[in-house]
Amino acid sequence: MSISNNILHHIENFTSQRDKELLVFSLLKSIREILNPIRTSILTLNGQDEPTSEISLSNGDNCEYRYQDINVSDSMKASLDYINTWHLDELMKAHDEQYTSFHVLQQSRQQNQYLIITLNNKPSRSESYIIKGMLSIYANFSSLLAESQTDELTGLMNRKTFEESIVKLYQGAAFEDENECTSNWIAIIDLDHFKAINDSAGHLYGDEVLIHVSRVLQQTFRQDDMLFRFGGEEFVALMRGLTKSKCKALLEQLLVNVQSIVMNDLDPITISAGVCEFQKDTFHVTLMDQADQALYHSKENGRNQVTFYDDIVEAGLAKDNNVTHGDIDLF
Ligand SMILES: Nc1nc2c(ncn2[C@@H]2O[C@H](COP(=O)(O)OP(=O)(O)OP(=O)(O)O)[C@@H](O)[C@H]2O)c(=O)[nH]1
Repeated sequence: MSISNNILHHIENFTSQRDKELLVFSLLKSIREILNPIRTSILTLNGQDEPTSEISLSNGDNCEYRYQDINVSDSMKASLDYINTWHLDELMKAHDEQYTSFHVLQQSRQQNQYLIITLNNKPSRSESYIIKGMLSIYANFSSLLAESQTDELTGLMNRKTFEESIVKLYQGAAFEDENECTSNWIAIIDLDHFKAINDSAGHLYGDEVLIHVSRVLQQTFRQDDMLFRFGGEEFVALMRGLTKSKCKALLEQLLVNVQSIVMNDLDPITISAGVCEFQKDTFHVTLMDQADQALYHSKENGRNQVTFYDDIVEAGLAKDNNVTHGDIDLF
């Protein structure tokens, strides 16, 4: 294939992706085909410069996703610090007859993301030029994709993205529990008496409340918890690798943080939550129904509280809801 056809092929591949992870995979794969690197990865650091994820591609087509125990060597850290100090877009380092190039993919107060490519040979000028072009296309396309996945009012991920994400959790390793003592959790979080807020203060003021609550959700949950606006005043959180008591503590902290939102002339805002454990062998519609039953319990018992589905099962208050994969069409 000629170079121009090859590039067109990569661009075609990028722009056919409708999923952020597949877009990242497509970028890593394109780079591998163009540069034949030893290793290529995308490293994400949170606002405190702690690594939160690493997606890497070495041999074969298997992408490795890491959310814990991510190794950032001192020399890598020094290179990233140098990039940030001098506001560079990229940096090339030679070491032990290898070349490592660092490229900034995203920089914000909440997170920094870098593409890191390790090569045996220094890339030629034309190869560097092609990679630069690829990264521009990637950046443009990923911001378009992010827009389509985001709820306009709150900036959280939207319901469509929730549906895509939860289906993916069944297929991929991204939500695989690495520790026997911890689990993954789904929480439905719903504002209490929100209709009364709308009725008394107006719909625009209600929107303002939704924006404040979304901010508190983002501040309270951990960097790699996934947050969605599910519908009007309903949010969903997907949490990875927590014991039940830690999950409970996180949600109880959320109750406190939401109550401390100050809005003129409004009584303290409260939320109710229902939580269930994510289990790969249980259909997601069943899981959502479990979380919903737990939420209903929170609402019926005075609101401003968190209920776990397994607790209402133990108390004999849950309905049997086991929907099988054959009963409902997958979106
Ligand atoms: N301002 C605003 N209101 C919305 C939006 N989406 C849904 N709502 C309103 O949210 C309210 C939800 O009311 P209900 O389902 O009765 O729930 P609630 O009043 O919170 O009562 P409980 O959930 O039982 O505590 C309705 O008044 C909707 O019109 C939105 O985007 N903005």
